[in-house]
Amino acid sequence: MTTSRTFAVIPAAGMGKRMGASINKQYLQLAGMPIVARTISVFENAPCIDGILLVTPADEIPYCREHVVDAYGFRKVVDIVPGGKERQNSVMNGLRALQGRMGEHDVVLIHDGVRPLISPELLQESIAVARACDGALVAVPAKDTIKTVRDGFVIATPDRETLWQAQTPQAFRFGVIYAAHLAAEQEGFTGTDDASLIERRGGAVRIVRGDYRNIKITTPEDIVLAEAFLAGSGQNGAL
Ligand SMILES: Nc1ccn([C@@H]2O[C@H](COP(=O)(O)OP(=O)(O)OP(=O)(O)O)[C@@H](O)[C@H]2O)c(=O)n1
Ligand SMILES: C[C@](O)(CO)[C@H](O)COP(=O)(O)O
Repeated sequence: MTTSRTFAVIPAAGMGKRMGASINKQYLQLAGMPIVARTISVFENAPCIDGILLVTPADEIPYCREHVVDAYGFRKVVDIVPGGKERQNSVMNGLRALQGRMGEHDVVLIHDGVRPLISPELLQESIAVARACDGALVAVPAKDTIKTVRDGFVIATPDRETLWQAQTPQAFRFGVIYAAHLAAEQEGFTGTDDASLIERRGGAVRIVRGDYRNIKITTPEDIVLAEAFLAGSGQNGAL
């Protein structure tokens, strides 16, 4: 019997434009540690994760290797590969780099490099769900009333009971997500998350109820929020 392996692809190849900082946002300090290092540390310390594939802008690979991977001694990071124009392209580069290492039924978790507050429990739950269907999507119920707007006018108010906010990780059997990414690439489809590439092919993606603290660090106030959450959980020190 072959043992099942679980890898994480961490896309961190965005430009962080909405943060407006002088350095790329994943290297900004969050309670004394670069954001992306804090994210990787959750996966590094989780026994359910066998390896990590990191994706960064091509010209940041040496910096990231020295100041993140080597500086914090992340032994599970098997490679750092260059990202692409959109998040989807970056994830696909990561999946391609994992191809030789993973069997069709091994599980891959895809997690934003700038969501450092993910809990180990949600990693485990996502992996278990991904083994049983086509995909596991960590999400939280929408708290606000959401409007559909066109040209400044509301055209619909979708029933809030049906609306969830997608987070990451999103977990899949490798063969399923690789095929979905390949099809999207060939058909010129770009989605804003990985689960949507499975959904458009009729696959079954199951919700894993997430945590409102698992925020994506996007704009400056998110740093303040994330530091408050870390202080509240007693995890505000550097590793
Ligand atoms: N071409 C891209 C774009 C995004 N990402 C990654 O996808 C995650 C979510 O993206 P987002 O927070 O929107 O980051 P940016 O694209 O960097 O932000 P902005 O749109 O403000 O430039 C981040 O970890 C980001 O680094 C990526 O790997 N490759
Ligand atoms: C995948 C994601 O985290 C789900 O919320 C998110 O869509 C990625 O952010 P982006 O700003 O759309 O790149």
